[in-house]
Amino acid sequence: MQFYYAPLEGVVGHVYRNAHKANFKYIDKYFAPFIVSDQKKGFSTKDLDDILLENNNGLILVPQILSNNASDFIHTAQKINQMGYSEINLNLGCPSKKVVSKNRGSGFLAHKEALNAFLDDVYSSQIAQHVAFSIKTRLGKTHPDEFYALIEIFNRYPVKELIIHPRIQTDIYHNKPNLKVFKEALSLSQNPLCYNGDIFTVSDYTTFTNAFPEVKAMMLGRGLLANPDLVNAIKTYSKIDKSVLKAFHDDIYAGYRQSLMVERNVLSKMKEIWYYLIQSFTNNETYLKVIRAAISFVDYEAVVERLFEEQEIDVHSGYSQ
Ligand SMILES: Cc1cc2nc3c(=O)[nH]c(=O)nc-3n(C[C@H](O)[C@H](O)[C@H](O)COP(=O)(O)O)c2cc1C
Repeated sequence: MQFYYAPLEGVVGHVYRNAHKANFKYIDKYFAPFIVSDQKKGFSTKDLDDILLENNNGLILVPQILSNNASDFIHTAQKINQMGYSEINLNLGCPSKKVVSKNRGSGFLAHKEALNAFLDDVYSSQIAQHVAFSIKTRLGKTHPDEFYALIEIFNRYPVKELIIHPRIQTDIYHNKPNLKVFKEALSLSQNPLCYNGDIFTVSDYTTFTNAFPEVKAMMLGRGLLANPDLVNAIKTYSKIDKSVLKAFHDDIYAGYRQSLMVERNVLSKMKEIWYYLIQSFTNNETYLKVIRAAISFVDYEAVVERLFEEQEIDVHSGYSQ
């Protein structure tokens, strides 16, 4: 199985990725959060910083573009290619209202003719000779049956990999991934498939691979945020080492202190990470409240020290909603 770290906008930027790569093994590829293609505005400094090769110390990174405009997409893809990337992912999965209302992300799935024309332009453009395009998609916007028309469209193009999160836009992250339609996708797709969705524990992984032994690639998001060593646990049944988790935390914290500097901004980033990471610890509830209430580095460091000293890794940990 190939394991990919999912794109997680606002949480997993280059500081987090580098810390992850330095402390944990077995991620075959990291996907960067989406960049909105816009020829006029170009890249924001934040977007550019996140994918600069020198900010991603030797890890394999796939930048992602959010777009419904082929000419903007091609322009952005050219710039990303010039930065040294030869694989780019198209985001057809984002369910957020702001994105969907502009017919982007999973909103684009409802406009099948336009989507086909977009892919036609992209795959027949000059840049497609230099860059392999993969696609991250949901099953549809309002009904999972939309997928049958979508897969016919995707099959017309040499998609490097079709990453399927088998929910529809209106699910956001509610309900369960639709494994019935995913199973059909496996026989219908002419392109390689990757599965994404709700693999939070070793047991989730085992159940999934027993049902789908033919799947060769899997993308993990929230499961890795809660247990950054999840892939090692899957491969070797080992429990995360508390000292390694501490080193990982310290790397992220030092990275944000260096890049963001302003106390409030650094703490807000760390609080976002703890929303998930706290689930690796026993008796974690009171600590999360104190972490969230921290308004200075001193308060923050004190509670984190206490957490690592007083609590153990929860062997049953895994992301839970
Ligand atoms: C906070 C957050 C940010 C996300 N940002 C992106 C993004 O930038 N691009 C994208 O394709 N998906 C994004 N996703 C979706 C994830 O990549 C992934 O598809 C989703 O979390 C389901 O996988 P999981 O069940 O393993 O978490 C985001 C999800 C979350 C929770």
